[in-house]
Amino acid sequence: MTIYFYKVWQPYGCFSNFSPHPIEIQGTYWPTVEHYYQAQKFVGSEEAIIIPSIHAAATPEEAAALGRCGTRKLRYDWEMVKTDVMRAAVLKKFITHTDIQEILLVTGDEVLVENSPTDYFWGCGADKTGQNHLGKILMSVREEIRQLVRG
Ligand SMILES: Nc1c(N[C@@H]2O[C@H](COP(=O)(O)O)[C@@H](O)[C@H]2O)[nH]c(=O)[nH]c1=O
Repeated sequence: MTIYFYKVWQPYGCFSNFSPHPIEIQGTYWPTVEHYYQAQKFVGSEEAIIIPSIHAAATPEEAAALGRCGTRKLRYDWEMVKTDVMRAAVLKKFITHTDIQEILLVTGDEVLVENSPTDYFWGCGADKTGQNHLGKILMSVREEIRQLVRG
């Protein structure tokens, strides 16, 4: 049966990028995957000055609001790299935190879907026709960790 997730406080909330699981990437600790992902939008761009504020945001919602601010110019290659950026962060999250790694592995081969009513790229959108890239990343991370665990 397909597993739907979205908000942190709902079932499988640990699959949300807003869940409170810090990750370390290239020597920097980020409070959530969402903090890291939003900050990467500005790496090398003329708006890079915003990155410390995103890093210091008190909540992932605040980090997302800063990163989504429509007037700021994103790095030129963002559309090309965003899926790889997200995958690296999600992989790091589930390698670092073995309690939620177990929850991910126990889902077996079930299809995972981010049930966002608004996001048709990362989630499935209101009518379930979205591309579900976050769900796809979680399933591919699940497979990669399974291989690692098997050795
Ligand atoms: N989980 C979750 C959301 N979904 C997340 O939003 C991110 C996409 O951001 P952007 O590329 O800026 O549109 C991505 O991490 C996706 O999983 N959005 C929310 O407002 N609240 C939430 O609880």
